[in-house]
Amino acid sequence: MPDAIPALAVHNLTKHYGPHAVVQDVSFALAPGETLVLLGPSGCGKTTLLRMLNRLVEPDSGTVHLTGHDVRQLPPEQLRRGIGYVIQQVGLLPHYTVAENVGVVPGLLGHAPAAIAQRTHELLTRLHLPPERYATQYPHQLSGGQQQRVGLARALAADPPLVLLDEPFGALDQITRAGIRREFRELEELRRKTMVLVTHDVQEAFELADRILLLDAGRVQQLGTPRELLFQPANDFVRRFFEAEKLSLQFRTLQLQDVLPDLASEYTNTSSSNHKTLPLTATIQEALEALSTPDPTSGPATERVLLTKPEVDQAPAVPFNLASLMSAFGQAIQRLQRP
Ligand SMILES: Nc1ncnc2c1ncn2[C@@H]1O[C@H](COP(=O)(O)OP(=O)(O)OP(=O)(O)O)[C@@H](O)[C@H]1O
Repeated sequence: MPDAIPALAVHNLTKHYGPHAVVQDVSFALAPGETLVLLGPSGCGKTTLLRMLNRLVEPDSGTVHLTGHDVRQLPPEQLRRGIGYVIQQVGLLPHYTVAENVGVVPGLLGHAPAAIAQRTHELLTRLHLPPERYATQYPHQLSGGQQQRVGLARALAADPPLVLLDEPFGALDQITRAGIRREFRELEELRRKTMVLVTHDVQEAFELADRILLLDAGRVQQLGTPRELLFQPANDFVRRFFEAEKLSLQFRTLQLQDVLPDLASEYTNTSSSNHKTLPLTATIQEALEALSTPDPTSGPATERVLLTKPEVDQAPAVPFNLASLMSAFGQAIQRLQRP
Protein backbone atom coordinates (compact mmCIF):
# COMPACT_ATOMS: atom_id res chain seq x y z
CA MET A 1 0.00 0.00 0.00
CA PRO A 2 1.50 3.39 -0.90
CA ASP A 3 2.18 5.65 2.08
CA ALA A 4 -0.45 8.32 2.71
CA ILE A 5 0.72 11.94 2.41
CA PRO A 6 2.22 12.98 5.77
CA ALA A 7 0.38 15.70 7.68
CA LEU A 8 3.75 17.40 8.09
CA ALA A 9 7.03 16.58 6.36
CA VAL A 10 10.28 18.32 7.24
CA HIS A 11 13.44 17.81 5.18
CA ASN A 12 16.95 18.84 6.17
CA LEU A 13 15.96 22.04 7.97
CA THR A 14 18.96 24.16 8.91
CA LYS A 15 19.21 27.58 10.55
CA HIS A 16 22.23 29.66 11.54
CA TYR A 17 22.37 32.78 13.67
CA GLY A 18 25.68 34.40 12.78
CA PRO A 19 28.29 31.65 12.86
CA HIS A 20 26.17 29.39 15.09
CA ALA A 21 24.16 26.55 13.58
CA VAL A 22 21.14 26.44 15.90
CA VAL A 23 19.19 23.82 13.92
CA GLN A 24 21.14 21.39 11.76
CA ASP A 25 19.78 19.08 9.14
CA VAL A 26 16.55 18.09 10.89
CA SER A 27 14.10 15.80 9.08
CA PHE A 28 10.91 14.05 10.18
CA ALA A 29 7.42 13.24 8.92
CA LEU A 30 4.22 13.06 10.94
CA ALA A 31 1.13 10.99 10.24
CA PRO A 32 -2.25 12.74 10.65
CA GLY A 33 -3.22 12.81 14.32
CA GLU A 34 0.31 12.17 15.58
CA THR A 35 1.83 14.17 18.45
CA LEU A 36 5.56 14.89 18.23
CA VAL A 37 7.34 16.40 21.22
CA LEU A 38 10.51 18.44 20.62
CA LEU A 39 12.65 17.85 23.69
CA GLY A 40 16.14 18.91 24.71
CA PRO A 41 18.21 21.16 26.94
CA SER A 42 17.77 24.94 27.01
CA GLY A 43 19.08 26.58 23.86
CA CYS A 44 19.19 23.38 21.78
CA GLY A 45 16.98 24.90 19.06
CA LYS A 46 13.47 23.62 19.88
CA THR A 47 11.67 26.96 19.51
CA THR A 48 13.64 27.89 16.39
CA LEU A 49 12.71 24.56 14.81
CA LEU A 50 9.04 24.98 15.75
CA ARG A 51 8.93 28.52 14.36
CA MET A 52 10.36 27.38 11.05
CA LEU A 53 7.30 25.13 10.64
CA ASN A 54 4.91 28.09 10.38
CA ARG A 55 7.43 30.46 8.77
CA LEU A 56 7.85 32.75 11.76
CA VAL A 57 11.54 31.95 11.18
CA GLU A 58 12.87 31.40 7.66
CA PRO A 59 15.25 28.45 7.38
CA ASP A 60 18.63 28.79 5.64
CA SER A 61 17.89 25.55 3.84
CA GLY A 62 15.49 22.65 3.89
CA THR A 63 11.75 22.35 3.30
CA VAL A 64 8.48 22.06 5.21
CA HIS A 65 5.44 20.47 3.59
CA LEU A 66 1.96 20.70 5.08
CA THR A 67 -0.14 17.82 3.70
CA GLY A 68 2.07 17.75 0.63
CA HIS A 69 2.17 21.54 0.07
CA ASP A 70 5.41 23.47 0.44
CA VAL A 71 4.65 26.13 3.10
CA ARG A 72 6.64 28.70 1.08
CA GLN A 73 4.03 28.42 -1.68
CA LEU A 74 1.02 28.78 0.63
CA PRO A 75 -0.72 32.16 0.81
CA PRO A 76 -0.62 33.63 4.35
CA GLU A 77 -4.35 32.99 5.04
CA GLN A 78 -3.96 29.35 4.15
CA LEU A 79 -0.97 29.08 6.48
CA ARG A 80 -3.03 30.68 9.25
CA ARG A 81 -5.92 28.37 8.62
CA GLY A 82 -3.71 25.30 8.39
CA ILE A 83 -1.52 25.80 11.46
CA GLY A 84 -2.61 26.79 14.97
CA TYR A 85 0.02 28.23 17.30
CA VAL A 86 0.06 28.30 21.10
CA ILE A 87 2.83 29.94 23.12
CA GLN A 88 3.78 29.94 26.79
CA GLN A 89 3.08 33.65 27.25
CA VAL A 90 -0.41 32.96 25.86
CA GLY A 91 -0.40 36.39 24.20
CA LEU A 92 -4.10 37.16 24.64
CA LEU A 93 -5.12 40.66 23.62
CA PRO A 94 -5.79 42.39 26.98
CA HIS A 95 -8.54 44.72 25.76
CA TYR A 96 -10.44 42.00 23.94
CA THR A 97 -12.92 39.74 25.70
CA VAL A 98 -12.39 35.98 25.76
CA ALA A 99 -14.83 35.56 22.86
CA GLU A 100 -13.13 38.31 20.83
CA ASN A 101 -9.73 36.73 21.43
CA VAL A 102 -10.96 33.34 20.25
CA GLY A 103 -12.56 34.90 17.17
CA VAL A 104 -9.43 36.75 15.96
CA VAL A 105 -8.21 34.27 13.34
CA PRO A 106 -11.63 33.35 11.89
CA GLY A 107 -12.29 37.12 11.73
CA LEU A 108 -9.07 37.70 9.79
CA LEU A 109 -10.06 34.86 7.49
CA GLY A 110 -13.36 36.63 6.79
CA HIS A 111 -15.69 34.07 8.38
CA ALA A 112 -19.27 35.24 8.96
CA PRO A 113 -19.91 36.70 12.46
CA ALA A 114 -22.63 34.13 13.20
CA ALA A 115 -20.31 31.25 12.30
CA ILE A 116 -17.55 32.75 14.48
CA ALA A 117 -19.94 33.12 17.41
CA GLN A 118 -21.08 29.54 17.07
CA ARG A 119 -17.55 28.15 16.84
CA THR A 120 -16.43 30.24 19.85
CA HIS A 121 -19.36 29.00 21.90
CA GLU A 122 -18.61 25.41 20.95
CA LEU A 123 -14.87 25.69 21.71
CA LEU A 124 -15.27 27.42 25.06
CA THR A 125 -17.74 24.74 26.08
CA ARG A 126 -15.39 21.96 25.02
CA LEU A 127 -12.47 23.55 26.83
CA HIS A 128 -14.49 23.73 30.04
CA LEU A 129 -14.94 27.50 29.99
CA PRO A 130 -18.75 27.85 30.00
CA PRO A 131 -19.41 30.72 27.56
CA GLU A 132 -22.28 32.17 29.66
CA ARG A 133 -19.70 32.89 32.34
CA TYR A 134 -16.45 33.48 30.46
CA ALA A 135 -17.18 34.78 26.93
CA THR A 136 -17.46 38.41 28.03
CA GLN A 137 -14.63 38.37 30.59
CA TYR A 138 -11.23 39.93 29.96
CA PRO A 139 -7.94 38.00 30.16
CA HIS A 140 -6.90 39.62 33.48
CA GLN A 141 -10.07 38.21 35.08
CA LEU A 142 -8.95 34.62 34.40
CA SER A 143 -6.53 32.28 36.17
CA GLY A 144 -3.32 31.24 34.40
CA GLY A 145 -4.80 27.85 33.50
CA GLN A 146 -7.96 29.46 32.12
CA GLN A 147 -5.92 31.91 30.05
CA GLN A 148 -3.96 28.97 28.69
CA ARG A 149 -7.20 27.30 27.63
CA VAL A 150 -8.38 30.50 25.90
CA GLY A 151 -5.02 30.53 24.08
CA LEU A 152 -5.69 26.97 23.01
CA ALA A 153 -9.26 27.82 21.94
CA ARG A 154 -7.90 30.70 19.87
CA ALA A 155 -5.38 28.41 18.15
CA LEU A 156 -8.13 25.90 17.39
CA ALA A 157 -10.75 28.42 16.26
CA ALA A 158 -10.16 28.00 12.53
CA ASP A 159 -9.97 24.20 13.03
CA PRO A 160 -6.39 23.83 11.75
CA PRO A 161 -5.22 20.28 11.11
CA LEU A 162 -1.78 21.08 12.60
CA VAL A 163 -1.23 22.73 15.98
CA LEU A 164 2.17 23.97 17.20
CA LEU A 165 2.58 24.44 20.95
CA ASP A 166 5.62 26.10 22.51
CA GLU A 167 5.87 25.25 26.23
CA PRO A 168 2.07 25.62 26.49
CA PHE A 169 2.03 24.77 30.20
CA GLY A 170 5.32 26.50 31.04
CA ALA A 171 3.80 29.44 32.90
CA LEU A 172 1.74 27.26 35.26
CA ASP A 173 2.72 25.86 38.64
CA GLN A 174 3.45 22.12 38.87
CA ILE A 175 0.06 21.07 40.29
CA THR A 176 -2.05 23.15 37.89
CA ARG A 177 0.21 21.93 35.13
CA ALA A 178 -0.39 18.23 35.83
CA GLY A 179 -4.16 18.82 35.92
CA ILE A 180 -4.26 20.87 32.72
CA ARG A 181 -2.07 18.30 30.98
CA ARG A 182 -4.54 15.57 31.90
CA GLU A 183 -7.44 17.69 30.58
CA PHE A 184 -5.45 18.45 27.46
CA ARG A 185 -4.88 14.75 26.77
CA GLU A 186 -8.57 14.04 27.11
CA LEU A 187 -9.83 16.86 24.89
CA GLU A 188 -11.86 15.42 22.05
CA GLU A 189 -11.07 18.50 19.97
CA LEU A 190 -7.36 17.62 20.01
CA ARG A 191 -7.64 13.91 19.27
CA ARG A 192 -7.79 14.45 15.52
CA LYS A 193 -5.06 17.06 15.41
CA THR A 194 -1.49 16.63 14.36
CA MET A 195 0.60 18.37 17.00
CA VAL A 196 4.18 19.47 17.54
CA LEU A 197 4.84 20.46 21.14
CA VAL A 198 8.00 21.97 22.61
CA THR A 199 8.96 21.22 26.19
CA HIS A 200 12.05 20.72 28.29
CA ASP A 201 10.02 18.70 30.83
CA VAL A 202 10.80 15.02 30.39
CA GLN A 203 7.71 13.78 32.26
CA GLU A 204 5.50 16.02 30.10
CA ALA A 205 7.14 14.67 26.97
CA PHE A 206 6.49 11.08 28.02
CA GLU A 207 2.90 11.84 28.97
CA LEU A 208 1.92 13.55 25.73
CA ALA A 209 4.15 12.23 22.93
CA ASP A 210 3.49 9.58 20.36
CA ARG A 211 7.09 10.21 19.34
CA ILE A 212 9.84 12.37 20.79
CA LEU A 213 12.51 14.21 18.84
CA LEU A 214 15.43 14.74 21.20
CA LEU A 215 17.76 17.56 20.17
CA ASP A 216 21.17 18.64 21.35
CA ALA A 217 22.94 21.70 19.91
CA GLY A 218 20.50 21.77 16.99
CA ARG A 219 21.07 18.16 15.96
CA VAL A 220 18.64 15.25 16.25
CA GLN A 221 19.99 12.79 18.79
CA GLN A 222 17.08 10.38 18.45
CA LEU A 223 13.58 10.31 17.00
CA GLY A 224 11.34 7.57 18.33
CA THR A 225 8.62 6.50 20.71
CA PRO A 226 9.14 7.21 24.42
CA ARG A 227 9.75 3.48 24.88
CA GLU A 228 12.43 3.43 22.17
CA LEU A 229 14.27 6.38 23.69
CA LEU A 230 14.12 4.78 27.12
CA PHE A 231 15.04 1.22 26.23
CA GLN A 232 17.03 1.63 23.02
CA PRO A 233 18.90 4.92 23.43
CA ALA A 234 20.77 5.77 20.25
CA ASN A 235 23.82 7.21 22.03
CA ASP A 236 25.24 8.30 25.39
CA PHE A 237 23.56 11.70 25.22
CA VAL A 238 20.12 10.05 25.04
CA ARG A 239 21.01 7.61 27.84
CA ARG A 240 22.29 10.40 30.09
CA PHE A 241 19.37 12.69 29.31
CA PHE A 242 16.85 10.29 30.87
CA GLU A 243 19.12 8.83 33.57
CA ALA A 244 17.90 10.95 36.50
CA GLU A 245 14.23 10.16 35.90
CA LYS A 246 14.64 6.69 34.49
CA LEU A 247 12.68 4.74 37.11
CA SER A 248 9.61 6.96 37.04
CA LEU A 249 9.68 7.00 33.23
CA GLN A 250 9.82 3.20 33.20
CA PHE A 251 6.83 3.09 35.58
CA ARG A 252 4.90 5.37 33.23
CA THR A 253 5.95 3.63 30.02
CA LEU A 254 5.62 -0.07 30.78
CA GLN A 255 2.16 -1.60 30.91
CA LEU A 256 0.85 -4.65 32.74
CA GLN A 257 0.94 -6.56 29.47
CA ASP A 258 4.73 -6.06 29.36
CA VAL A 259 5.21 -7.72 32.73
CA LEU A 260 2.50 -10.35 32.33
CA PRO A 261 4.84 -13.24 31.41
CA ASP A 262 6.79 -12.59 34.60
CA LEU A 263 3.72 -12.10 36.77
CA ALA A 264 2.01 -15.34 35.95
CA SER A 265 4.15 -17.65 38.01
CA GLU A 266 4.86 -15.29 40.86
CA TYR A 267 1.71 -14.99 42.87
CA THR A 268 -1.34 -17.17 42.92
CA ASN A 269 -3.42 -16.00 45.85
CA THR A 270 -6.86 -15.27 44.50
CA SER A 271 -8.66 -15.91 47.76
CA SER A 272 -9.09 -12.27 48.69
CA SER A 273 -12.62 -11.03 48.30
CA ASN A 274 -11.29 -7.61 47.51
CA HIS A 275 -10.18 -8.01 43.94
CA LYS A 276 -9.93 -5.05 41.66
CA THR A 277 -9.39 -5.43 37.97
CA LEU A 278 -7.12 -3.38 35.80
CA PRO A 279 -6.81 -3.50 32.03
CA LEU A 280 -3.65 -4.97 30.55
CA THR A 281 -2.93 -1.54 29.10
CA ALA A 282 -2.71 0.04 32.57
CA THR A 283 0.79 1.33 33.25
CA ILE A 284 2.93 0.09 36.13
CA GLN A 285 2.46 3.57 37.61
CA GLU A 286 -1.33 3.14 37.55
CA ALA A 287 -1.06 -0.34 39.06
CA LEU A 288 1.16 1.02 41.86
CA GLU A 289 -1.33 3.81 42.51
CA ALA A 290 -4.18 1.30 42.63
CA LEU A 291 -2.22 -0.89 45.04
CA SER A 292 -1.41 1.97 47.34
CA THR A 293 -4.86 3.55 47.45
CA PRO A 294 -6.01 3.18 51.05
CA ASP A 295 -8.95 0.83 51.41
CA PRO A 296 -10.25 0.39 54.97
CA THR A 297 -12.01 -2.89 54.19
CA SER A 298 -8.90 -4.71 53.00
CA GLY A 299 -5.66 -5.69 54.65
CA PRO A 300 -2.38 -3.80 54.31
CA ALA A 301 -1.85 -2.32 50.86
CA THR A 302 0.98 -4.70 50.01
CA GLU A 303 -1.33 -7.69 50.48
CA ARG A 304 -4.12 -6.46 48.28
CA VAL A 305 -4.62 -8.34 45.09
CA LEU A 306 -5.32 -6.88 41.71
CA LEU A 307 -6.35 -8.87 38.72
CA THR A 308 -5.48 -7.97 35.20
CA LYS A 309 -8.49 -8.16 32.96
CA PRO A 310 -8.65 -11.24 30.76
CA GLU A 311 -8.89 -9.25 27.55
CA VAL A 312 -6.43 -11.16 25.46
CA ASP A 313 -7.52 -14.53 24.08
CA GLN A 314 -9.85 -14.95 27.01
CA ALA A 315 -6.77 -15.57 29.15
CA PRO A 316 -7.55 -16.00 32.83
CA ALA A 317 -7.07 -12.99 35.07
CA VAL A 318 -3.69 -12.85 36.71
CA PRO A 319 -3.47 -11.81 40.34
CA PHE A 320 -0.60 -9.76 41.71
CA ASN A 321 0.42 -7.78 44.75
CA LEU A 322 3.08 -5.14 45.28
CA ALA A 323 5.90 -7.64 45.79
CA SER A 324 5.06 -9.77 42.76
CA LEU A 325 4.53 -6.67 40.60
CA MET A 326 7.93 -5.24 41.53
CA SER A 327 9.66 -8.55 40.94
CA ALA A 328 8.01 -8.95 37.52
CA PHE A 329 8.83 -5.32 36.67
CA GLY A 330 12.51 -5.96 37.47
CA GLN A 331 12.56 -9.00 35.18
CA ALA A 332 10.79 -7.14 32.37
CA ILE A 333 13.31 -4.29 32.59
CA GLN A 334 16.20 -6.73 32.31
CA ARG A 335 14.59 -8.34 29.29
CA LEU A 336 13.85 -5.02 27.56
CA GLN A 337 17.30 -3.58 28.18
CA ARG A 338 19.08 -6.53 26.63
CA PRO A 339 20.72 -5.32 23.39
N1 LIG B 1 16.66 35.78 16.77
C1 LIG B 1 17.80 35.21 17.21
N2 LIG B 1 18.99 35.80 16.98
C2 LIG B 1 20.14 35.23 17.41
N3 LIG B 1 20.21 34.05 18.07
C3 LIG B 1 19.05 33.41 18.31
C4 LIG B 1 17.79 33.97 17.91
N4 LIG B 1 16.82 33.10 18.29
C5 LIG B 1 17.43 32.08 18.92
N5 LIG B 1 18.77 32.25 18.94
C6 LIG B 1 19.76 31.34 19.51
O1 LIG B 1 19.52 30.06 18.97
C7 LIG B 1 19.74 29.04 19.95
C8 LIG B 1 18.49 28.18 20.05
O2 LIG B 1 17.42 28.95 20.61
P1 LIG B 1 15.97 28.34 20.83
O3 LIG B 1 15.12 29.41 21.43
O4 LIG B 1 15.52 27.74 19.56
O5 LIG B 1 16.29 27.20 21.89
P2 LIG B 1 15.29 26.35 22.81
O6 LIG B 1 15.76 24.94 22.73
O7 LIG B 1 13.89 26.63 22.45
O8 LIG B 1 15.63 26.95 24.25
P3 LIG B 1 14.72 27.10 25.59
O9 LIG B 1 14.34 25.71 26.02
O10 LIG B 1 15.68 27.75 26.55
O11 LIG B 1 13.55 27.96 25.24
C9 LIG B 1 20.10 29.76 21.25
O12 LIG B 1 21.49 29.73 21.40
C10 LIG B 1 19.59 31.16 21.02
O13 LIG B 1 20.39 32.09 21.71
